[in-house]
Amino acid sequence: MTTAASASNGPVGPVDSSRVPRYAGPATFARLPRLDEVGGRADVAVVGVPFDTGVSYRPGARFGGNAIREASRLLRPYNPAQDASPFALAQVADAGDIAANPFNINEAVETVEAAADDLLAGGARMMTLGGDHTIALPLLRSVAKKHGPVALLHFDAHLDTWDTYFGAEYTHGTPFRRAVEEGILDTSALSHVGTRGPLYGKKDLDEDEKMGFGIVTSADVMRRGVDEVADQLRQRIGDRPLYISIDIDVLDPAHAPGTGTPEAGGMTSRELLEILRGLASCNLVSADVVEVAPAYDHAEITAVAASHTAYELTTIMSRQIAASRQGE
Ligand SMILES: N=C(N)NCCCC(=O)O
Ligand SMILES: [Zn+2]
Ligand SMILES: [Zn+2]
Repeated sequence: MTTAASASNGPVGPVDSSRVPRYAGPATFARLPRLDEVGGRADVAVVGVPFDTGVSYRPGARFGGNAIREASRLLRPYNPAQDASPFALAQVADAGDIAANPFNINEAVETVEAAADDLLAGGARMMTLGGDHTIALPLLRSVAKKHGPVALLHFDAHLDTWDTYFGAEYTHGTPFRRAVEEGILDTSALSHVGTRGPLYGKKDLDEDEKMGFGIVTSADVMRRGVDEVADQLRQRIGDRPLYISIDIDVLDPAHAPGTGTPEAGGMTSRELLEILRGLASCNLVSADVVEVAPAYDHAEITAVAASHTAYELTTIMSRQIAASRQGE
């Protein structure tokens, strides 16, 4: 089996789909090389976290990362929306999965943090494929160790700033409250995008606002339009180091049925991708796409949307890496 096609001196890119059918061979993200095939060094490491012990409703996001990898076989190397070939600008590689204990959330959270520390220490930015949203907490911890408190854009139907579920502190509904408590977020630049749906009470919103979050609801996106929303978010973030966390349930269930806690009235995949492209100038240090649960998916609708989402995020990171190299 032909593996990654190598360009002399440049990054090792994806398997060439004009020579090896794109449905053949192992499913790394975008058919990119594995991290060990590029000497263990990457500018952007795509990593899976097959973990879903933190969910409050339907399980299955532990299979999300591999579903996204499968759907990503169809991605092509040039991204016209950002006028960039992300896999030629920087070394992007698939770092495989973090093996988190499914029977012990606290241990799993520690494992994810330690694995993220290793990848970031090697100089990579992380593009993480979840997994449920619990994993954003250890990923943010690790990123904050490197960059200090980071700006956060959180695309989600839900706030995920609740306190506990059944007394548990680490769940998929609570990562961002923990992160604020731990001082790892820059509370002058926090925003939820795509929020909607029923809450437990008005105090959910009051507490969320006190933590420093701004909210752009999915109805706001519809009314204001993607350009205005992206402009507003860009202004709020400025040049701070930015982490983007994308719960795929930010999309309407018509665009992402394969998820654990679906809510009606969500964004389209086109809106999500366009807002991300509008953030291309931000200093994106790492990102995640979480909550893809393929058992509830149809025709890979959700996994395709998630693979394109990760592709836009990867493109932003690759462009910035190339630009900062030029500036050196
Ligand atoms: N992070 C996600 N997807 N969902 C959080 C929902 C928490 C709840 O069931 O109230
Ligand atoms: Zn959600
Ligand atoms: Zn979430």
